[in-house]
Amino acid sequence: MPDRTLLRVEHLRKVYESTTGGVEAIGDVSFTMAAGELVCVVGPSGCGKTTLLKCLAGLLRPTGGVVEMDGAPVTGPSPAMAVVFQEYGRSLYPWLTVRGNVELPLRHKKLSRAQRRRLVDDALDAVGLAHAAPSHPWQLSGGMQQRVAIARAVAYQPEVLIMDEPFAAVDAQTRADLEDLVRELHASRRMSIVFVTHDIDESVYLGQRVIVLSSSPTRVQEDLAIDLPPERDQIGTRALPRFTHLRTHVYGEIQRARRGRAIAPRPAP
Ligand SMILES: Nc1ncnc2c1ncn2[C@@H]1O[C@H](COP(=O)(O)OP(=O)(O)OP(=O)(O)O)[C@@H](O)[C@H]1O
Repeated sequence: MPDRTLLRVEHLRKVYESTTGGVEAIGDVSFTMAAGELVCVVGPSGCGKTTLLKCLAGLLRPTGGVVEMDGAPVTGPSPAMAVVFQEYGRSLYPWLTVRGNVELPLRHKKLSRAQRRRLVDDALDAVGLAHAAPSHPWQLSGGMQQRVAIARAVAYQPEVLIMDEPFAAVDAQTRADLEDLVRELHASRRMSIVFVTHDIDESVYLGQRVIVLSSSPTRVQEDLAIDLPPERDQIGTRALPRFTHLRTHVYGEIQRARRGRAIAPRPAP
């Protein structure tokens, strides 16, 4: 039986109004996502990726169209979603310990202290930071701080985890480790993940699908199934001819989008 549709985006449009006129950040974007999928979103700089994520998470009200979670319209910040941003430094509270940071959003849920403790322990364990629970964020490396932000989202048990360029600010080795952590969380917990990235290779390595957005007025230029084996590793997968083929294809699509020749469909690779 096919997985149920978890997220449905239909004819989404977002115009930012300002005193100098409107900026159409999203023109007309539609796609669906099944429960348990890992979908990456790429596109030219400024094409509206962050705006799209904010609309998905209910942090921004669309100008037109709908976002639905499990068949119900998203009209405000939804407890079914957790967001991890690039700026981990600003998303963690320096005066709280790692445990305190991970536990904080759980205080809004009706849980006993023992349940909260179990969820926090489990999430810290999942990201390899059980030993750091009593530390403060400023005592940790950038990569570890981003793991804390991910642990916080995992402990919250969202229906969808939304990630906006979460690894843009860490070094290459840490980034590779965090990519594998995301794949591991997806595989072992069947988490549904929407992952925005600038990095074409990262999108192909991580995703089951890569959605390529056009430049403004933003639409879905391509929705590409990534037919790489589900067991992926940083060396072997990236060395596959199919990986090179897919990343070259996505790169070409983004170049086409940047030149403004979006949308005209091309055959799948
Ligand atoms: N609050 C705002 N008010 C007015 N315009 C905005 C606002 N936020 C974003 N924009 C504009 O909307 C468009 C899309 O911005 P957005 O940040 O969503 O793109 P992006 O694809 O995430 O960018 P990048 O690739 O640089 O991270 C841009 O033209 C941007 O200048």
